[in-house]
Amino acid sequence: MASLSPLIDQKRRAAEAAVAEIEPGMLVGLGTGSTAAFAIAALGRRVAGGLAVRAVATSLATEAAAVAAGIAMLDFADVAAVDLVIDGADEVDPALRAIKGAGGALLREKIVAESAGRMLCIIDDSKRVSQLGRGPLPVEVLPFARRFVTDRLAALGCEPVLRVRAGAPVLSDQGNLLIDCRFGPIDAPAALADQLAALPGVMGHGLFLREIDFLFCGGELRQERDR
Ligand SMILES: O=C[C@H](O)[C@H](O)[C@H](O)COP(=O)(O)O
Repeated sequence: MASLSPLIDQKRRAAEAAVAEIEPGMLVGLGTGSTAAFAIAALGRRVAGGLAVRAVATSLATEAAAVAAGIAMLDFADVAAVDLVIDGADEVDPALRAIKGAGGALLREKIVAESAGRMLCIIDDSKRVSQLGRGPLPVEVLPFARRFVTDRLAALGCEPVLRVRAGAPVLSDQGNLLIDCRFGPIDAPAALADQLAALPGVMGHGLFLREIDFLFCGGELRQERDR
């Protein structure tokens, strides 16, 4: 797997560049996934060096990693807003619209992103796409509504596949199912987001169309959203 190492290095450099934006006293949202893990490690080093910040996690896995890194954590249930959130993505298009959720944390990630003054997205080059839909769009579904929602998702034009690991459905941190929807190229992501949000039983979806403010790819700030 030697060919993967440049991308892993890009993740690390993107994460470190984003963590350099954190200022003393900030309340920081910590994303989930392999790229966010580099950010947690980098923030842990800054905290060990004396930086006073507090953070909230977008998943139980991130919470555990952040505590292990020595970062002071708050329960997001007690928090209305964070100063910034640093998180990865599965796909990002030129307008900084993204698909997230391959790690199953999309719902908490979207809530924390919505609460954030700024969202810093950290990726490697492999995540840049000309159009969203190269891979599946994760949808979080209430188990009670599994069959109903699966049929409605198919009617929207995708191939819905229940996420399974070792023969059992993968559950989100909330105990919900994850359905990965292959739409192919998504021509109208905002309309699709509205359709998904209107489906009872859909608890969240991985389209992040307006949350990202800054994109770090590798060690550089590559792009700031036009507002
Ligand atoms: O649910 C998972 C998240 O949306 C991740 O941020 C996303 O899948 C990117 O993860 P990674 O940095 O491991 O590619």
